[in-house]
This record gives sequence, C-alpha cells and structure tokens, in this order.
Amino acid sequence: MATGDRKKIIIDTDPGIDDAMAIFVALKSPEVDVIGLTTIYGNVYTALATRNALHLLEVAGRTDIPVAEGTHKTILNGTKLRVADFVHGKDGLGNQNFPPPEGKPIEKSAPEFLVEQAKLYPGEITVVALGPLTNIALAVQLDPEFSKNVGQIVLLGGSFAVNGNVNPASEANIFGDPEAADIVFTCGADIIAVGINVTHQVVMTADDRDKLASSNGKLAQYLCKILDLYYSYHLDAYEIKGVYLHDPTTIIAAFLPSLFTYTEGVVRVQTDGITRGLTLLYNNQKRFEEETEWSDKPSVKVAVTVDAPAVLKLIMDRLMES
Ligand SMILES: O=c1[nH]cnc2c1ncn2[C@@H]1O[C@H](CO)[C@@H](O)[C@H]1O
Repeated sequence: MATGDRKKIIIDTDPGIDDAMAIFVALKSPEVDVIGLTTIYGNVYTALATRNALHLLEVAGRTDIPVAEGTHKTILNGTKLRVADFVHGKDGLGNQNFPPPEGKPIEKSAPEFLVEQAKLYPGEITVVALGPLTNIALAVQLDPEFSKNVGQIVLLGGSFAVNGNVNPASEANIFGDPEAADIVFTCGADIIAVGINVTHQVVMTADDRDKLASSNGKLAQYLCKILDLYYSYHLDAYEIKGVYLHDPTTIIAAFLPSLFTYTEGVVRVQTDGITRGLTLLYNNQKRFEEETEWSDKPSVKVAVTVDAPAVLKLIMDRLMES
C-alpha cells in the first residue's frame, strides 16, 4: 500500500505489555502509517511510558517516529495516580529491565503535538488512545478546533454494561482520569469507544503464545519474553490461561472497523462516589420528560460485538510476520 493511502495514526500509550503488542501490530500493518506516539501514565508513570515508547521503537527499528511526552497529572492536576504495575511489572515491560533507550522525546508536549498534527492534516488523523484520556482532553482544551480537525478518536475505555477491571463499576483507563474521559466523550469528535465488554472476548491462549514463540520474527520473540508476567496476572486475577488483548484489539478497530458492530449514543462518565469512572451510554430509546446530563450532547459509537477469531488471527499474523 502506498504511504499516501495509509491511515495516519497517533498512538497515545502507556506501555505496558499489551501496548507493546499494539504498537508492534500497528508498525507491521500496511493499512496504517504511525506518525507519532504520545505518552501517558496508566500502566506506568508518564516518564517510564516515554522511556518504554522510545525503547519499543528502537526494538522495532523505527526511530524515525517521534515520541511526544504527555502530562504527568490528571486534568484536575491530581498527582495521586493509579498505576497498574502489578499487571505489567515495575518497568512496565514484564520486569525485563531493558537498557535505557538512546532516543529522546521531541520538544513539544503530547497535547501540543496532537493539536499540531490534527491542524496539519485536517480530518486525516486517527488518534488511538490506549491509556487514560488526559492528553486528549488537554488537546480539546488547548484548541477549540481540535475535535473538528481530528479525523477520529478510537479509544480503549469503559466497560459498557459489564463490570470494570479496577472495581465492579470502572475500567482502568477511565478510572485513571474520569473528568478527562467525560471531556473527550462529549467533545463532538468522531469517536469509537472499545470497552472491556469487547476486549475481554479477544484472548490469546497459552497455545497461541507457543505459536508466537515458534515464529522467528524478532518482535514476536521480544513479546514472548515480556508476556510471562501478563499471563501470570491473568491466571491469578481471572483464573484463565490466556491474556486479554485490549490494546491490540483497539488498534485493529482503528483500521478494520468492520470486524466490530456498534451502537450509538451519548456517553457520560461518573466522576463521584463509589461508581467513579463508570461509563454510561444513553441508547436513545426513550425521550425523557426532563432535561438530563445526556441531553444535547454529541453521540459516539460504542463497540458491542467483535469477530474475535478474525481479530486474533490478524494480530497473530502481523506479529509472526515481524
Ligand atoms: O486489573 C487491572 N487493573 C488495571 N489495569 C488493568 C487491569 N487489567 C488490565 N489492565 C490494563 O488496563 C487496560 C484495559 O482496561 C489495558 O491497558 C490493560 O493492560
């Protein structure tokens, strides 16, 4: 596929074991041109996310791709962040303690880079958001035109009509910054939300990992090293011998949306109380008597079903070719 025909994507990421898989899948997919990575806290703190993003690009031989560092705080300037190092390891990459990268992030911050690129290529950029939505909300606040300029935002977040993974109410990326998530869901951009109601259906089994390990691909070999911890976490937390492919599935939704079905409606995020971080979709099936917090807000698309075997096969194929 000629570079001009490829979908330009920026991945906002908190690497993260499944982020590493997602970044590699994107780099090996001819349908997309990764024009930048922006970093955010979530699976690790932002400084480590930046280090890991640079490291992963070096592993993949793609140091031509810029990395813009994101914010270290929530949208309300909170510094007490929830970081999931118990899922991904202290280093975010399965406790492998890789040497530091040689590269450096660019001068521009993540929100500045997002605003700049969306302005430069109006309607053409897809932002794939794999962590808490703070950078994207900051971009919305920085430039009132951002939500119009950006082509699409495909985000991993929410747990629509199922339990969360931080607590029964809340999924990790939304829980990380619920106020930012609410800004993004209601900003008016073209949004696809892929929640864990969908990503929990895309499981890489232990057999799949063995298949990956048997391929000679350099990236496949690298991933097999970092995946061990992710498998033990899933066995421990969910009693399954497999791992959920949250981030790689979201990357696939960005360029092959036909492998999913969607519903549409207004999504608001609970920011208070015991259900802080809950995502609630208004399905348009009733006209309420009173004005609600969902009234007159823009609709988004929310993924409902996924062709899980097709998504898994695509992820495996791309990683084994590598
Ligand atoms: O139990 C968990 N707590 C926090 N984060 C998690 C947990 N399980 C998975 N993830 C991470 O959060 C995103 C999907 O919600 C994914 O990036 C996944 O790696």
